[in-house]
Amino acid sequence: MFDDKIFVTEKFFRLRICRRVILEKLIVKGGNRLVGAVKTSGAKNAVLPIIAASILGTTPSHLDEVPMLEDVHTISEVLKCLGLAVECSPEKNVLDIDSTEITSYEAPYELVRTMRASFLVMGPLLARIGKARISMPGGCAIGARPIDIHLKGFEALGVKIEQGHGYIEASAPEGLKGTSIYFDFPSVGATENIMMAASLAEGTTILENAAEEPEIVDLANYLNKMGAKIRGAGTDTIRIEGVEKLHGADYTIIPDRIEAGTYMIAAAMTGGDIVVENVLPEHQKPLIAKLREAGAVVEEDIDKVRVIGKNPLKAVSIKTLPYPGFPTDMQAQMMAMMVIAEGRSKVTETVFENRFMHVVELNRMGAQISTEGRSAVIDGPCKLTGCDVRATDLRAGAAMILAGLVAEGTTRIGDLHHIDRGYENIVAKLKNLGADIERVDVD
Ligand SMILES: CC(=O)N[C@H]1[C@@H](OP(=O)(O)OP(=O)(O)OC[C@H]2O[C@@H](n3ccc(=O)[nH]c3=O)[C@H](O)[C@@H]2O)O[C@H](CO)[C@@H](O)[C@@H]1O
Ligand SMILES: C=C(OP(=O)(O)O)C(=O)O
Repeated sequence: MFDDKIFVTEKFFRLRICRRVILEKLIVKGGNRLVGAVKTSGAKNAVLPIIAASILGTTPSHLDEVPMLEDVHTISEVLKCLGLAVECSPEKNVLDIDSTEITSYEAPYELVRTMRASFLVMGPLLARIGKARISMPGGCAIGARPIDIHLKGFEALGVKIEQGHGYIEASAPEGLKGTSIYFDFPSVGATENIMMAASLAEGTTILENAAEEPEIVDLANYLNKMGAKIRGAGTDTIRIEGVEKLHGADYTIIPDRIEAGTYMIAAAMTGGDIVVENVLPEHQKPLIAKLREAGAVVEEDIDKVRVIGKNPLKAVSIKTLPYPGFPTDMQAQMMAMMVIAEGRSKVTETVFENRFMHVVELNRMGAQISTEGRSAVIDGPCKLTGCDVRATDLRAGAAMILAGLVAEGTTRIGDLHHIDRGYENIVAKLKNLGADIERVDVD
């Protein structure tokens, strides 16, 4: 049995060393049935905006259940660049942020380019000190990912935006003024950025066609604990009454529904029996429905979910949508499952325009997937065989691990920095469930 806490600490510091980057691979030997219990970590997509929101408080914040991930390290570095003190206790999954003083308003290219969520410091900086200079986040493997919806929202609050030399300079010399904003698309990041800015704006802001993801609700709960007045988070209309000042707060991050979902799929694919602990089942509804449709048994409890895999699985089709639709962040993992299911499935990706990089890699392992535009058709069941593959993005990496767990022979997965962005302790967690998986230096 692993001592998880020690492992977390070791891994977190090892990641720092590995920034040099020694070439590492995950070596997965397929065929084991996964059985046992696994605890979900705090949600990456909740903790990142919450860390950014800490900029708004004039006194320190204390965060619990913080997953020790590359992305958490990156956003912490952004805050340090701004002059905040950030102290991390990896063995306790705790982050302490002292936002009493802010000495800079610039988020540099080196950090923003590695993680788009760095752009979430724009709203808090504008609200707290009235200006921000942030490197323009580029696209990434899954799409162009523009920030026009964020910028339109800021402009509506009275922000002046200038772009040049790869940076966005924003200022609000006369302060932020509350208003009504209708988002063209329920963008998660734009909803978060504008909600944070509007918390300290003069007057009331109403966001319509806002994103409804659980991570938005978690951010709103944190902001309210800091003294904000936000109502309606989790619906498409959010009402924010601006206040004069926010203070720091103690807060516990919600469980990561995507990490939990990945282990649920691992149970279904390996014909296993896994209890995924620290889960909010209401956040997993779209996945649970599809797992049941595929023939897996899913038992829901208050804060855990048990998944029992049945062979063979049946083909099911999915269409990704904003919450409460099927999450795009589970699409690659679901596709890996469909490869071994009986029949033809269709996956339609409506959120990102280019989120099928894993198809080529799955096909290298023996899958039969064809794509046309935003749809992929999967003909199963296919016998997967281990080979060298790449984690082309975070969830594609998770899909490779899942495929490796059921493939014949050995799968060697490269480009692990993507997986490190979003899965805390994944090797130890899978080993505890009976997987044959190792992380090795190959150079
Ligand atoms: C750190 C974090 O929480 N990341 C999540 C967040 O990303 P993120 O906040 O970037 O996702 P958005 O909801 O903003 O993006 C969804 C779609 O809207 C487009 N768009 C977005 C903003 C904008 O100004 N203009 C525009 O066109 C994007 O290119 C994309 O096609 O939500 C995504 C959708 O659930 C998830 O996949 C990501 O894991
Ligand atoms: C796409 C993702 O994250 P990000 O928005 O941080 O790239 C993800 O978590 O799958």
